[in-house]
Amino acid sequence: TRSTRPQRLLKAVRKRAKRGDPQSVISAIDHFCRHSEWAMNIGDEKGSILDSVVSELSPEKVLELGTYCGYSTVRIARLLPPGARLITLEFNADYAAIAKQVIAWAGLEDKIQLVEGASEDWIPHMKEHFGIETFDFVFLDHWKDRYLPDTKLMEDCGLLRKGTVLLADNVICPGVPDYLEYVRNSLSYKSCYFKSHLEYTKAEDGLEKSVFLG
Ligand SMILES: Oc1cc(-c2ccc(F)cc2)cc2nccnc12
Ligand SMILES: [Mg+2]
Repeated sequence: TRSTRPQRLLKAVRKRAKRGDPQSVISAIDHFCRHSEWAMNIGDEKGSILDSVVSELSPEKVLELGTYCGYSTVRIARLLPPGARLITLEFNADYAAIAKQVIAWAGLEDKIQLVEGASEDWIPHMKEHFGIETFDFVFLDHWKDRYLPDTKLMEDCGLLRKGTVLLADNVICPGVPDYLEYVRNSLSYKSCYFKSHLEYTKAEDGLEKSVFLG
């Protein structure tokens, strides 16, 4: 039977990237998405903004909502200080299976815990299952109708602390109007918008960075 796009993306990683070299994995996926098939990775343009936010923060505890094929997982993990940990949640089992192999090819499995399941089912159990008190950095890149409820759930579960940074992908395309309205008007957040483009296209998209004020 016909392969899936994530399977073809993984094949391109194995063909073009060097094992243990995260940058070559990132470049191989960007090459695949520009020259073979578009895929919903954050991409190189928005990815550079993600890199600068992560590098400036040097977070110890990171949560990623929405793994897909692991592109942003690798982008973030390659910049983390030794001992830092990234937990990434993926609802789709097929995506999770590919992401696991992409992460392994990059040699970053020691920094990353890939968890399969629904974000709303796992967020209330972060403390007991992973020994996490609070997160330093959260990257939201899953289904757009989950951004706001999951953010409120993280607040209610005490997973955010004064200074925790939330970075949200796709705030223009496909768009998350309810989430934007919330973080931009809530007294509990200081929010700013990084204008960019939808991965591998000329369409407008951007990232919203929101600092939790406690
Ligand atoms: O970065 C993204 C882009 C898109 C997407 C799909 C189709 C379009 F036409 C435009 C944009 C969907 C996404 N879903 C989840 C996480 N990230 C996504
Ligand atoms: Mg996205």
